[in-house]
Amino acid sequence: MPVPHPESRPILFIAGTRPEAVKLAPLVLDLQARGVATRLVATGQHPDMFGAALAGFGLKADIDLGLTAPTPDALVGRLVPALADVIRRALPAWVVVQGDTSSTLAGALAARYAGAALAHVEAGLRTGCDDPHPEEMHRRLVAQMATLHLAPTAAAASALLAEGVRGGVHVTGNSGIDALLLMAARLRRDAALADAAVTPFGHVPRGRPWVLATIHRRENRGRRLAGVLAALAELSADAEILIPVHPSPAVAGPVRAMLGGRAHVHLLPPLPYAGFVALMLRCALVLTDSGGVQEEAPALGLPCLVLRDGTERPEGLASGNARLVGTERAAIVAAVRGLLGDARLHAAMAVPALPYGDGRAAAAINDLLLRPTAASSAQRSGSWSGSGGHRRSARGGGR
Ligand SMILES: CC(=O)N[C@@H]1[C@@H](OP(=O)(O)OP(=O)(O)OC[C@H]2O[C@@H](n3ccc(=O)[nH]c3=O)[C@H](O)[C@@H]2O)O[C@H](CO)[C@@H](O)[C@@H]1O
Repeated sequence: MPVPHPESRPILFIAGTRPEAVKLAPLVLDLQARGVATRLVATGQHPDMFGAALAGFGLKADIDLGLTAPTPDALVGRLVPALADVIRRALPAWVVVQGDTSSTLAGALAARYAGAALAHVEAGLRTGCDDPHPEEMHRRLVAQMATLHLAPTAAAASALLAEGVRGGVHVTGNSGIDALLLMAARLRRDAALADAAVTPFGHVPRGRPWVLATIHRRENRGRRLAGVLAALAELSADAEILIPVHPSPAVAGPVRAMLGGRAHVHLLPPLPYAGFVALMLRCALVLTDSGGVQEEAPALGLPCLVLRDGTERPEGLASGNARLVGTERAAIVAAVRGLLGDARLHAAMAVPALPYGDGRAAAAINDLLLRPTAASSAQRSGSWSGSGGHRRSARGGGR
């Protein structure tokens, strides 16, 4: 069978978790609006949350491998041959992976084994240490395999250049901000969607401030999770605490055991993306170990206290929207009380800013994917894209 011309081949996306769905949806929508063929392959890693996040954008996977496994190594081992088979049949112009999950690593390995050109969205995030594990390892490995590196910020691009990666490195902004702005606009103009979005927390009283908390990172399990939960229990004296509980048993078990049934603590199911955005818009601050929430909060002017000792997202710290508070009970309680009790401090952290992108990352990334013969030339190029790849936001996004 003759091999189709590169420009008539589909762009194939591989993803498996909720944040990958959120951050890749804007790319798929933009390509579809341009009439470009896309294939979206779901690995099965987060079966329910992935589909729900995609559905929030009116999207559905074209192929669902439905593969799950109890550990990242087992999942990667199962996914690589299955994904390589899909890629060999689809003959895509590009395989696109996002971020740092097991699905990301497996997709990258499969693309390279199948001989396909590989693009990495949200490339170059680094803590410089082993944590978070396995994410830091995943993203470093993917950087060695990709030939098109879509860095959300200048710092991420610098990290890639310092590692001597092959191919083009481009600063595009983070497509998660595109998703957030798309959803915030939909909530403003679609009253039925906005009403449905708030249903899961419609019962929470409005008299006291609302504090949102999300926690799921592997390295925060055990003793560290217990510190966070003890802080949230104490803070229920000051605020309504809203927690969309991550379904992982290592998280949901301790959360329910320590906080279930406590007055002023509201344990919610994982929210559809529209609901989560609507909730962020109503809260006084967020406590989180999520990467995506660290990016979204500054754009919404939501003060963000990061439940980690370090972060691969220093831009939100520099813009004054986020602070690292770790996972010790006393430090978290002091930080939240300090913010809730000091209107000037709160206002300073609540100035909306766009350090992670201005909502035009998907278009910038797709322009790069669709450059004539980009897939083949990217294999040979070793250059920094310079200003051609830069996007800047009104408040310094993309830098
Ligand atoms: C080490 C690290 O930081 N790795 C990250 C990790 O992702 P994460 O930490 O951001 O993951 P989560 O917190 O699960 O998802 C967040 C998204 O989910 C939305 N949300 C949340 C609660 C809810 O009830 N309903 C929702 O809709 C929320 O608004 C946001 O958009 O892997 C990604 C993929 O590779 C990487 O990009 C990313 O670096």
